[in-house]
Amino acid sequence: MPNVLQFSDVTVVRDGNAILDSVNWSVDDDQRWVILGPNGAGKTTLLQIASAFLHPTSGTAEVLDERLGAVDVFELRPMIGFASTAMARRVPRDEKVLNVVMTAAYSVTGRWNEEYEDIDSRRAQRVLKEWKLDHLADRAFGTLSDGEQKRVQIARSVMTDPELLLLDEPAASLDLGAREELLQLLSGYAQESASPAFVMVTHHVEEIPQGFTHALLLRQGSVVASGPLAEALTSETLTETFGMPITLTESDGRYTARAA
Ligand SMILES: Nc1ncnc2c1ncn2[C@@H]1O[C@H](COP(=O)(O)OP(=O)(O)OP(=O)(O)O)[C@@H](O)[C@H]1O
Repeated sequence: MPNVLQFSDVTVVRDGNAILDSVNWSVDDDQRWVILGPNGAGKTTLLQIASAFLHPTSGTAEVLDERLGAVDVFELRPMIGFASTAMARRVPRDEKVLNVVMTAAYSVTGRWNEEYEDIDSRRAQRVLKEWKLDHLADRAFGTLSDGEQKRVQIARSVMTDPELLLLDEPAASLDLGAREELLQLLSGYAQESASPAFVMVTHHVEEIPQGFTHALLLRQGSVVASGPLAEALTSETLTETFGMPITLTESDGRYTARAA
């Protein structure tokens, strides 16, 4: 299977501290990864490198077969879908939902004077339908509920048909119903063979969609466990990652965790 991410001894140093410390990680195009770890473990920093927005201080990071530092990142970034709360904050509150999705074609967050073609509009409408947002196409982004906004962010991230999809805490702050609705959509998407490689950061094992295949657990910038879910995500690895005794249970591809 083609490789989409290859990190070798990736280290990021800030203020004299290694916030990522010799991370080795490889993602193939048919894999769906969840990244877990305590606050400050380095999860977002890892996604920033995977999205070609940050270069390692040392080590090498290859993204879609291109080595960061030796590639024009402006050519690379349109091939990467990225959804995060930070990105959503840049979307103008009064922008129409259809435009929030369509402007991904130009990697901008508000519609200005770009020339869009019919094919862009049709694709945005199709993506909105896939993520059950077609009835909201004409609404202002700022008037949507948190759950609807999260789905718009994901719809926007898949608009350009990316080869790598990165989601930073897509279910954060959602109520139970909205979370389950989103997980069903993510799970369906994760299990489609045509979907791109998928990496999702979350704080909660309950938010891992069915169909995910791999996990990376980080603690203080270092990898605690990495590999297929059954091996990398266990009570033992969570206990080591969070520094407290944790019991993990799994049922039908969904997980729950609690203090032991
Ligand atoms: N530019 C920076 N300068 C100094 N420290 C930084 C910088 N960026 C990140 N850090 C620190 O690096 C560490 C890792 O940050 P990062 O945001 O990657 O963690 P995270 O695992 O995503 O955390 P959270 O779960 O709280 O979102 C944190 O301690 C953070 O304060």
